[in-house]
Amino acid sequence: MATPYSLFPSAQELGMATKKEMERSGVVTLSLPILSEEDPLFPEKMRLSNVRNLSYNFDFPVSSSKSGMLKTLDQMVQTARLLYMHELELYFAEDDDFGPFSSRNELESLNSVLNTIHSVLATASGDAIELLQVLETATIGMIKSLGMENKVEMIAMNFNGDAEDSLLKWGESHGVKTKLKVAFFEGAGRGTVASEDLSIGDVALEVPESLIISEDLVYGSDVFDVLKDLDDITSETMLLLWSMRERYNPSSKFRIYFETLPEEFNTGLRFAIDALAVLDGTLLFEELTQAKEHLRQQYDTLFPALSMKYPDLFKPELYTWEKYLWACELWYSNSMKVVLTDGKLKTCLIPIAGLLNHSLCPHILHYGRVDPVTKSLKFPLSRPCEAGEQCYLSYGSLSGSHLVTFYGFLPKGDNPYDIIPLDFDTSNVENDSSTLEETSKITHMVRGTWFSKSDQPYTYDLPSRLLTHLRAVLNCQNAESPAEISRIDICENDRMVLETVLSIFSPMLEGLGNSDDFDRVNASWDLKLALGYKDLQRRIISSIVTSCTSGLEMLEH
Ligand SMILES: C[S@@+](CC[C@H](N)C(=O)[O-])C[C@H]1O[C@@H](n2cnc3c(N)ncnc32)[C@H](O)[C@@H]1O
Repeated sequence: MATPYSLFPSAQELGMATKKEMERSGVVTLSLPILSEEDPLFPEKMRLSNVRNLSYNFDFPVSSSKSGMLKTLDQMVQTARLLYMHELELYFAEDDDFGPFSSRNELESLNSVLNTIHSVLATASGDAIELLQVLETATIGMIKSLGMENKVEMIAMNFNGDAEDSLLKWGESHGVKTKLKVAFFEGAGRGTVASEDLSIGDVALEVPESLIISEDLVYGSDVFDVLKDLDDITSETMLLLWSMRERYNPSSKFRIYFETLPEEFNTGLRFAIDALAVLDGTLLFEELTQAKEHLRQQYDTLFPALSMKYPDLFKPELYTWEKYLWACELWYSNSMKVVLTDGKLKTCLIPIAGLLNHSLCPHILHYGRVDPVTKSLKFPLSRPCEAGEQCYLSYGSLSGSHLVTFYGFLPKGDNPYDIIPLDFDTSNVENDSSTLEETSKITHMVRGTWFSKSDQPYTYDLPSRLLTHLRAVLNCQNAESPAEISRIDICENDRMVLETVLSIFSPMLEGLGNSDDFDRVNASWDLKLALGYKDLQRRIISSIVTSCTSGLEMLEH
């Protein structure tokens, strides 16, 4: 699961690392770390921090009223949101929008605030304890509300979980500790539910490093002797080939794990012709065909050559294209990027953890690093999970098209990472303003305008960075300072901007056609998914077309 091991320090690390909190006479100070210049997004985050006048140290007088404390706590959360913003969130963040920006960002921010409170509480005394407890309760309350607002219920179904029970028993006999049970959910296959009420910080699952499947296993195997001499082969491809053989190895240490994997993965890489036909003209169509072609080419460079040269190691019946595709789907949909105790970030398969499903508002966000003391990978909760509730993981900040291609599903709820990239060629534009120079360096994009929260006039629910860029591109006056431009010029400039955006999205919307006339209930899984994706695209694009059209009407008047 892609979740790429986070670029940011974990909330836990952050709470500890910034333990500069002071308890002066009658005032408790909580500090968040200042923006790091190491952060690739530093310049833009710094700009926003200045525009919003954000603080990094927060004074809480012990004598202050509860509402006064909560007001300062709110300012602290606003700063934390900026610290944890991802590139996409930053692109869409408007100067007057203080958040929330996404469930992921909100969970990261609230957890970092909670950790800061906890680290001060650990050494606090007297009135400070009471104050910190008020802040703790309020922060936990905000985390709980976030979970309630974003609750995703899946329908649990009866299933024979004997194989999964054996997997759990095998895991436990090898040191796995878990507070999760396996269940089966309509449309998602297996998933995990909490076997008891779990609170923030509780570890839902702990897997010893010795059960993690990583490239280290390849280095000790006989296939490595052959593969190491091949040109241009990555450690990830070696691991893929190793896992294809291990899947059928009766004496494998991971036999139970491989036996409990699905026989088939329903990812976008397996879309049949009718599902692909539905997607014709969409970006997903391109993504799917390119990904599949790339995998086929990779397979053809390796096979049948390897099987012919080393038939005992690469048995032809185990290395068919079909089985290769299955292994690719396994690694795409089940692997996690983890830092092992050797300090290296590796793509791994993690038995039992691979049963966790994804949510836009997950319970588990941080699982990127093996604990060097316990030599185990822990999955702690960033929000509570009640007994019997499905416990979700975050696979990362992924778009619907990526999830369809490599995982075979679209998450429920509004996905803030569903964006449409825009590529403008400004090489022929006769305007050398500094604004244009700056905005040309940014990758521009749009998303559903329902995410927009800006109250400012002339924003049309479109990202202000995109508007600034297009205004500069289309600014016939070539004026550097807004004071030089008359109101009529501004309206004319905006009219051209909106018409340009419309000229991109209206044909796209027409290309998607009206709602497709299919018997959705009886459609195959891939057709249903393709239609779901197309509905989503239609919804995003029509929101942009509607915003531009109303913007043009407003300018007209
Ligand atoms: C790591 S596995 C999770 C366990 C999986 N459900 C199983 O039965 O093996 C990832 C796969 O689970 C399914 N999945 C995960 N999250 C989902 C969600 N929110 N909705 C639907 N399917 C989901 C997708 O098929 C995805 O490729």
